[in-house]
Amino acid sequence: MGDFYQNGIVTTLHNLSRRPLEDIERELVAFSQRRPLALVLPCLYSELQGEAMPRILEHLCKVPYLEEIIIGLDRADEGQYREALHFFSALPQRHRVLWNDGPRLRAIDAELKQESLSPREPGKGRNVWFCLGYVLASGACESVALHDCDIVTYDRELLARLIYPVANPNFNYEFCKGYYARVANGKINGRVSRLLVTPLLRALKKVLGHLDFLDYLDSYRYPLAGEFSFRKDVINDIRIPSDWGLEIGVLSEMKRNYSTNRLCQVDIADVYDHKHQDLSADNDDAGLSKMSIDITKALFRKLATQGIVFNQETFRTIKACYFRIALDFVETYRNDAEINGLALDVHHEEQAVELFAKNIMKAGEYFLEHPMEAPFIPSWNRVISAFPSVLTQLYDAVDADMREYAVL
Ligand SMILES: O=C(O)[C@H](O)COP(=O)(O)O
Repeated sequence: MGDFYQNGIVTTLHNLSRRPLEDIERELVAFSQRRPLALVLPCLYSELQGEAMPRILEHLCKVPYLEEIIIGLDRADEGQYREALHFFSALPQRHRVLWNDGPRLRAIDAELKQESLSPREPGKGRNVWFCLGYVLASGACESVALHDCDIVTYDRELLARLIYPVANPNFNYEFCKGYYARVANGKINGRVSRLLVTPLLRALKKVLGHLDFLDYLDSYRYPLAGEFSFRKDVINDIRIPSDWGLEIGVLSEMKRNYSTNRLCQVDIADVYDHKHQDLSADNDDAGLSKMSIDITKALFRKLATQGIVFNQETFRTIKACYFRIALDFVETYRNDAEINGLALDVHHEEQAVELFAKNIMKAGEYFLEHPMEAPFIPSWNRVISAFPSVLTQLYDAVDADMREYAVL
């Protein structure tokens, strides 16, 4: 059991009592009468064959309070889409599988492209964006949870705790972010979160001085968690990055759109493990290397929108400051691992820090060289204003796909 410390600007909802799941679910069933609940799953076809997704499906089949499950399926051809429909047909809840690469959704995408309103890059951000559009189109639910599809330690308690803060009608939260200890198999994981995001935020505070925005981001215990929940109206007015900047982008948009007492974070799991990507130190376009560049770019861009002026010298100072702070964190985590009898490879940790330091410079250079580039996907508000029938088209296209390709 953890402590009850409130460490930052947003409320933290802890796990203080190990409340039985059945108890929470009973409440959620009652809440769902007033606020129908949905789940969004951004998913790659390849994940259906991994070890996580079959387990997730098994757990979801037992969830008694969901009105609708919306699955965004990426990188699937026709046969794979059919297979996915078959896979998800086990769900007892109403569910819809968005075939993002199928001809119908591609046609909608092409139409949006004419007005430069479609996501430019493929990726999780794009997938999530289409799913959120579907939530609006369906209009069936009031509150929505979203989680990754590579969680190998999945338990349906994670979903119950994640959605609770936006499901309970007595609470006033618009948005809730999940957090957990990413510790598994005797190891402390979460390299980008621990070794890039937190030390970089601390370095930015030192170099740029006090900024509410930085304190705000720093108060999330796991800013990169792919698990969050929100009220439906949040969707209309967010501009999210299509790349790995998605999580930081969503947090930034919440701060811009809401007062911080409408935002919270919740402890969703004692253990959490997922598919680990390679560091990919030699390839800016892969693995944690790409992730660190995308995240850092998203941070710089958001800071620029707050009036911060960057130049080469600022980036050099940020990098130097980051490097020192990150190395101190390696020591902190080594000790935390040791007292807990966990493993932590100091050499690998420092290799990651060296790569992230380089990537901070790369992200900075990229930012300076591409002043007009912003990989943010337009808000649904804007898209609807340009294409008033887009939600109906999306809704009908998904229905038509499911009818045409379902294996009956
Ligand atoms: O959250 C993170 O830091 C990244 O997703 C990397 O996680 P990992 O080190 O657990 O693979």
